[in-house]
Amino acid sequence: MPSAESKPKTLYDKVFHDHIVNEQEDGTCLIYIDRHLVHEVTSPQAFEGLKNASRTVRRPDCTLATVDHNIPTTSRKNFKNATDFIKETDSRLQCTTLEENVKDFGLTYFGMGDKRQGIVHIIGPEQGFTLPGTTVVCGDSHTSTHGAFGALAFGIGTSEVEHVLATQTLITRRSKNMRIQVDGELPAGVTSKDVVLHIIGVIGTAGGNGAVIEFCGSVIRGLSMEARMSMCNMSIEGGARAGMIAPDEVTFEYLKGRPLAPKYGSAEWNKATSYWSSLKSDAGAKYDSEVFLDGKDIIPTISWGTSPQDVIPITGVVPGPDDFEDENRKSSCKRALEYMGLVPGTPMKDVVVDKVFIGSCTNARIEDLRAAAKVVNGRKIASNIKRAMIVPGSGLVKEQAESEGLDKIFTDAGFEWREAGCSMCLGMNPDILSPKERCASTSNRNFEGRQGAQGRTHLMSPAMAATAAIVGKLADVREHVVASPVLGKASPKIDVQQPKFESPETEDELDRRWWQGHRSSPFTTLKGIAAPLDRANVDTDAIIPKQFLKTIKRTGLGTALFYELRYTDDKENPDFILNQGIYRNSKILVVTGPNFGCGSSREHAPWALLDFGIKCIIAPSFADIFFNNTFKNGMLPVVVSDEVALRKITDEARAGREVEVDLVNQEIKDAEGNKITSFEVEEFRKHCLVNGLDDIGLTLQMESKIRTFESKRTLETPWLDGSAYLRRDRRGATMVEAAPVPKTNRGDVKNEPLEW
Ligand SMILES: CC(C)[C@H](C(=O)O)[C@@H](O)C(=O)O
Ligand code: SF4
Repeated sequence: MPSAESKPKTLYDKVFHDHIVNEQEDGTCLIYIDRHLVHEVTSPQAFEGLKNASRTVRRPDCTLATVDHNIPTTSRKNFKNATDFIKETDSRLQCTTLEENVKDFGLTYFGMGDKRQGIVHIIGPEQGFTLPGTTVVCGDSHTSTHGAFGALAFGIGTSEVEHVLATQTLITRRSKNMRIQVDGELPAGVTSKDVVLHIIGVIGTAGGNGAVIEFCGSVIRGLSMEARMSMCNMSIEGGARAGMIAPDEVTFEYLKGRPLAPKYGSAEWNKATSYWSSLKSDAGAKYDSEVFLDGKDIIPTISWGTSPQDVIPITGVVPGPDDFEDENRKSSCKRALEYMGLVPGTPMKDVVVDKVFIGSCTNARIEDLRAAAKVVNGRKIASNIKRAMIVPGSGLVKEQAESEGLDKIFTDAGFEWREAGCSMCLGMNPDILSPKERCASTSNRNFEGRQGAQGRTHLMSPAMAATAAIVGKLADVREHVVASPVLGKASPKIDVQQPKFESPETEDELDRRWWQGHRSSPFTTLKGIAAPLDRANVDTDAIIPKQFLKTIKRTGLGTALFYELRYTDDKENPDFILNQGIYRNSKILVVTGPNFGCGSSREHAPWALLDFGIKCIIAPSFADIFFNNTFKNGMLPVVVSDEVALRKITDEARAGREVEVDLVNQEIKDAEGNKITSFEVEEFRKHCLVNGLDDIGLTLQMESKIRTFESKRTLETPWLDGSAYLRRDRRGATMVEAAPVPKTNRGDVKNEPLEW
């Protein structure tokens, strides 16, 4: 579908343009979604919403589901079903709820008995489900991974998951274009993970806010698809909506023979590759911002702090607050050093490690395992390493690695060889760090508590993590030194309880009413106590930690809001603002630092705020997915970037006086009704909030436009209608028939678990 307009376009402009179903005057667009990946954490409330409204899934043939976050990574030799296998009650419930939903809605599902099961962002590309020029979404922030194919791929919240399931479209707006060009060549020992960590260090975690990053330049062209995926994966850590790389021969080569890609050599393949080849930014295309880097300046890079922007070359020393000019960065550095147990000036290579985790959607592909095995081969992990885990990204990666003998290299060295899943990347399953344990990790986030309450994460490449395992300290892969430092001590694990209701019926009903109440109650003006929060880059792991994501409901999360900040040893921390007097009843949160809500797409973050009683957040800037998610819950995020105005509002909040947010007139006022400042809000979003409108209902009124788009799509890109095991019978515009998935399971046909 080459674009018709003549103005030079970026890759992003082209893919976005080719998916517009409808565009409103204020720039709000309804775009068609080609590929929807679904996992157990962010989908239960979405399916429940469909059921409550008697809606179906519009395109089961474009939807692929798996379990990844909650599942144990222990051996599945005796696996029969999820119910018996998953010991933790709430994790089990989330997985079995997904299994019921895929059956009820006729979706293709890779369960734990299927070797194609794995982390969503690993299996999509592996199966050829992810294709160039497509729009790809998932209720997961690292959906940006799929942009490596020249797809427009981004994370969405649970309300948007429901919207896509019901309509196969999303309401969105155009993002800005950002170009990051890395030219030259990478020195030996430097990988795409080092490149992306370096980039985030340069642009910061808010650097890409509001933008889609296009990675280009000779270094990028020279990367394999897997290495490109690691980079796009982490574009969300740079605050971007998505990351993209123009498809080329490397892309086509990767796609040849994938089960869901057009058949190699067929007329469809030729048509597809000719369209895909057109997906490059035109000469003269305009970018809103550009960053140019030289590959030769990048050396193996690791994180030292609690944000992915806290990075340093392995040859460096732990920085101190004086190394930063910005006040926000000075204070977050102080806090990060304390949390990480690090002293400024310490050489990074002197930092002793307790655990090593090689896995996650950033780095658990076959090339990652090969790179780690190359370092480990013939060696033993250092005696101070309490645990070193290799968690392949999918059953197929695991199988491939075993066929190459990599598992043996790892186990001989003392590593654990696990089954596929997210594992210790965020520790929703039993794989977690104990408090104060330090981990060399190939994952993507080092937020406080990310891998376990009070756990300390250092992000790095697989080769660097493998080197750390051998050396027992953070180490430079280029040196390969073997040493054996002393053993550390583990601290106790913190157990957290989910709120419980008396009976499931009451729970369902309360949850439904709570949700409907918020989603449909009009937001016109809100007056109340505003709590001041002096922080920058507040991530959604801090707003609501992972242990609370296991609920299949929306209610009851208020008590867990800002859990790590609000409680110490399970007791209220009197220093935290929401534990103090009138602020316990805050309706508004005033954040003084930028980039509120960065990181994960978990809609649990706005649900927790809402359940606490906070309906409006005022901040200098927001991370994109969080910003979107608030609107879907009848909440209002207000951007106040003017420092003077923000200070005035914060002063009112600190004085304990009420603040009024008047959405109708777009003004913030003090308790007496005097205007402090005005603010911007997109017309369509305001309209929906003020009238308490449900997006899905509105989109369904566009049925004929969606059908027209689908007919055009079938004509121009026929390979996007479910192919191979995703093929469905078509009845009108709604694809309803579920086709059984051909069995490629673990061999024992009789005992194979049923996949749909
Ligand atoms: C659980 C999910 C919502 C979350 C995400 O959006 O990224 C998770 O994958 C993460 O990495 O924090
Ligand atoms: S970032 Fe971690 S938790 Fe999130 S999808 Fe990737 S592997 Fe899973």
